[in-house]
Amino acid sequence: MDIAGTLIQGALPTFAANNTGGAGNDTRKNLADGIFETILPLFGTQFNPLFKILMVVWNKAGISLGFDPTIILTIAGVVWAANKLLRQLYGTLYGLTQQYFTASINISNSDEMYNHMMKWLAGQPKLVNSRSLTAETFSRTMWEGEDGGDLVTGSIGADGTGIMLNFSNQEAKAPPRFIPAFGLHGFWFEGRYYRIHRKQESLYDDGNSSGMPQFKDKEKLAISCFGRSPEPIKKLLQLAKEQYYADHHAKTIVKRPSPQNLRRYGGRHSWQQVANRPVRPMNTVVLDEKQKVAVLSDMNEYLHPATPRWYAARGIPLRRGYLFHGPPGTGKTSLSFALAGVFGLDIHVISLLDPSLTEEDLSALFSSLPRRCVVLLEDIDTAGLSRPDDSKPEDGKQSGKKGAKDGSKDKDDWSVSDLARELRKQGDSTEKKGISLSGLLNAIDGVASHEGRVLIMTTNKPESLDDALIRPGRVDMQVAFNNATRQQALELFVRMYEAESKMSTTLSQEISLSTASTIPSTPTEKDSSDLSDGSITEVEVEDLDQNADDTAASKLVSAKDEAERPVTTKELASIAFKFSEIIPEGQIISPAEIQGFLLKRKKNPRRALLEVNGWVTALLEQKASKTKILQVQ
Ligand SMILES: Nc1ncnc2c1ncn2[C@@H]1O[C@H](COP(=O)(O)OP(=O)(O)OP(=O)(O)O)[C@@H](O)[C@H]1O
Repeated sequence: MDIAGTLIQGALPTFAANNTGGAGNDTRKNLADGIFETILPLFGTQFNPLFKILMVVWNKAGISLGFDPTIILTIAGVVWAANKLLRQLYGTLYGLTQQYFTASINISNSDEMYNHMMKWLAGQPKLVNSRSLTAETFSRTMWEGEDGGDLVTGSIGADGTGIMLNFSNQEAKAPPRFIPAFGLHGFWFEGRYYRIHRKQESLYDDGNSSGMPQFKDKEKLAISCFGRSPEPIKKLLQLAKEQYYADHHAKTIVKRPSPQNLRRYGGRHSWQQVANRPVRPMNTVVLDEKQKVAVLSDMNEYLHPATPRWYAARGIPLRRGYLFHGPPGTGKTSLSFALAGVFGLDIHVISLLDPSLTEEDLSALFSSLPRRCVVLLEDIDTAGLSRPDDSKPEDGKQSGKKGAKDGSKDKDDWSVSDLARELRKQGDSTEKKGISLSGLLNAIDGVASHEGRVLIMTTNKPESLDDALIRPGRVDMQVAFNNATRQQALELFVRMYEAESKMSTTLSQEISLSTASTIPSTPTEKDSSDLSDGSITEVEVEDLDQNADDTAASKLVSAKDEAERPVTTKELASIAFKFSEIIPEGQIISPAEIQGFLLKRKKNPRRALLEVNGWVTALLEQKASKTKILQVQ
């Protein structure tokens, strides 16, 4: 008897009995009959005709094939059994390997590390070419792809005239980001095989503060590798983190309080990144040099790694506070950003005017700050003031209107909208109306407050601040900002027009009023020849007639192409000096206003000089008449 016969004999005795007749068509027929007779009773009699047809087909197939079709069945059975066995074996071996011979690290998507890893995976060609991917719309920040890169890739086009830029294409051309889909993926990296398992699970969220219990999806990433040590995975995570922050040395991360529903989770959920912008170079902030140096060295000393021990040994809380005060647009925020850039710190911005901010939130925000950071507390003078209650005027208006309209409206006449308004009013009355002074003080240096941060508070009204808020310990250094002096106007002018290659140097500071005044108003023939030594801007140079009087110079600069002719450094110094002389002494005009004026003429210093007189006159008139409408911009 053949092997198939032996195998089937055990399982189907009737069939075996019929399978003893040797080879040939009869045998195959008997065999098939045997099988069907065995399985027929298992099904109802209604299937008899069907089985009979099958039997005939089976016999015919056997005859035409020239071998017993039962062998196919037998082989299929053997393969199936072997597959089952192997799977079980594989499962057991896999389980054992996982348990004893692989190391793994899990990351939750609520952790920053998840983003680092996803960004890294999205850049891995092997994974990006995997067959199972998730595509994500990926918007770049303003600072990615600058320097005209978008013009090259074609994501920015030109309008019909070819003159104006057109951005309608930018979203269409932005490529999506591909990350591994949910499930198991494997990849080789630096000679080692890693597996990642991206999974999703639903968690029940009781909705504590929102009052809306719901299921929330959470993602997890399990990274594993062969071996008993998780060291390779740790290294991989470190690498992903380093790559994520690779360009951050040139960027300042700006964070603001997260939306209320996220803040309640506390910890790292309290803050969210809102910008990642290029570091503001310190020399772009035009301020008295002594003041700048004083703040920089004070902060540098405070941030020194040895300082915490020094403070602890003397029982002094490790906090440093700065008060930047002065009129609007004088550089308080700019200096804060520049300082954060110098020390490579993230900047956490809080506005006390944020209507969703409660005192509890403020304390929680301060206690969840990272180890070292800059906290910028804007509009500090608003602490203790109630926020405008916008429901009141509306209600007043409404009730006034209503009263006038229908006079004696009693409660029975209330419409649904009246009821909704009343409910909202009641809701509002339970809301916080502002951050009290004590709430602010408690957040800044209460027992639970964070240590190690640099706190910068800004105000336009230093006189209105409470003494308690600015006492030493809370404010350790005050920096006064003022409207622009002539020297500042000159520096702002030079910085606006100096060649980009010079930006990193302190050219604008090198040119002070004293040096500028010694520079002839226009370059001489000798000056022009000096230009070829490379110490001066690279542009083509032409002489200006140094004997020309102001009127002639005005005529000269009013000619369009002449006005757009690039300026040399010396010429720039001369124009800047003339410009600064027109800015009134007495610090009436803010640096922001000067910057605004120059920005509108940003390629044309001569035009700026030509128009500054009219602008200053109009601005002074506007300030005197306290109107907001600008006559000259
Ligand atoms: N001293 C300065 N040096 C360089 N730029 C300045 C200076 N002051 C103001 N600016 C420019 O003016 C704009 C506004 O400046 P900034 O926001 O720093 O002023 P601020 O004092 O913080 O104003 P506010 O009190 O209204 O918040 C910025 O674009 C900045 O570049």
